[in-house]
Parts: sequence; C-alpha cells; structure tokens
Amino acid sequence: MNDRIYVDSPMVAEPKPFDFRESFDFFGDTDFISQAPSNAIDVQFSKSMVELQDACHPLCMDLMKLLGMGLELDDEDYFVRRSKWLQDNKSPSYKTFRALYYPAIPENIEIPVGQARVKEHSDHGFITLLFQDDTGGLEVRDREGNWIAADPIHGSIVVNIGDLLEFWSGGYLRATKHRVLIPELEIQKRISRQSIVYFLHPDSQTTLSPLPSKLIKKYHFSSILSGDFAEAKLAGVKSY
Ligand SMILES: O=C(O)CCC(=O)C(=O)O
Ligand SMILES: [Fe+2]
Repeated sequence: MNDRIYVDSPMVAEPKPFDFRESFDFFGDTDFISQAPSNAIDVQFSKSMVELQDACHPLCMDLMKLLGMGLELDDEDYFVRRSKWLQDNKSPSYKTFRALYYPAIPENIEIPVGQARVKEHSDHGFITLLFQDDTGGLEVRDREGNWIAADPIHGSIVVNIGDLLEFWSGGYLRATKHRVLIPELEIQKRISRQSIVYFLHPDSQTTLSPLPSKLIKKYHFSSILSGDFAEAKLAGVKSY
C-alpha cells in the first residue's frame, strides 16, 4: 500500500463551478521515502511531509484521548487502541496526509459566480487536522447553518470532525461542513493559498460498533469495518 497521488484540478474550461486546486496525497506506508536517495526535490519534499506527518502523532493521540474522555468512555484510550498506525506505520488505515496548493487565479480568468476554492463538504474520516497559511477563506458551518470564518490564527490548527466519527457516535458528534471561498478582496483573489490536511481514520480492521457511551442514546446501525466504511465513502455511497 505505497501510494502518493497527485491530483490536478482543471483551471479553466469547466462549465460549472469547479474546485480550483492541486493536491498531493501521502497514503499508506511511507517508509519507502526515508529509504529513497535524497537528491531529488520531490524526495526532499516527501521526506519533509513524512516528518511533519509523524510529528503530528503525539497530538493525534492526545485528541483521541480527549474525544474518549469527552464521550465519557470508561476506557479513555478506546480510540487510541483502535489506531495502531499511531505506533506502527504499516498497520493498514485510510489515514491520508495531503499537501494542497490553490494557484493564484490569473488576471485574464473571470471568476465565475459561486466559485469556491473547495466546495462545501465534510471529510470522510474520523477527525482532520488542518494547517492553513495566512491567506484565509476557510469557513465552517455551525449547527444553525451559519457560515463562520475560520480565520488563520498563527500557530494554531483547525480540527474538524469527519463522517466516520459522526457515524460511529450515532450522530452525537456532527461532521463539520466546511468550504474554502475566494476572499472578496481583489488583491487576495490573485494570490495562491497553501494548506496541509491530515485525515485520520482508525485501523481498517477496526469494527465500528456502537460506542459504550452513556451520552449516546440511540444508534441506527450494528457494525461495519472502518476500511469498508472508507471504501464506501470513496465510492460515493451516501447512506452512511
Ligand atoms: O484547504 C483547506 O483549508 C481545506 C481543504 C479541505 O477541506 C479538504 O481537502 O478536505
Ligand atoms: Fe475538507
């Protein structure tokens, strides 16, 4: 499961609003990168990305513990225990570390009405760590449906709840809807934006069964493997 995926978004010639960005995903076991010769630029880039990804793991562990405590689970390590990839890079999981680049929009391209850098969506996984530069444009939706600007705060990251955690918690925790708009100021429209996102998923073999939490009153499902849930999401299945 060694994979690096480059996704190139079309910049022009799409009739409807499209996502205006490029991304580079690190998925699966990344050990092969540290063994690669270190002269090529993309290898340097990859090594830095993997270093940053690994550096996130103590934080991932803390956040998982906090979620366990917040849900009043007797075992506060409930989520940590189901994410063996935190210690063992080879433990299969759909976790994905993504570098995003939103190119400056050239002056000769008219920005269509409704054009976003990323359209409204929620992420598929457990939680997402989101690092953004100081360009701005990221917005999150609250429970009342209002959009709130998640303005960049130096030294901070945004943590979003994903579809998998919404499902696993029987809807008690809601997946955060978010989008990235093109800021109004003309000058800002013509600069690029960068962000890095870390989509966390439990180990693929983890069974998502009702959580032992007194806070969750009702469940509408019995169980599914985390890997099957992620596959279904990637295949566009909407019912989860
Ligand atoms: O670039 C951002 O700030 C958000 C990216 C995002 O939401 C995503 O890739 O799922
Ligand atoms: Fe997202």
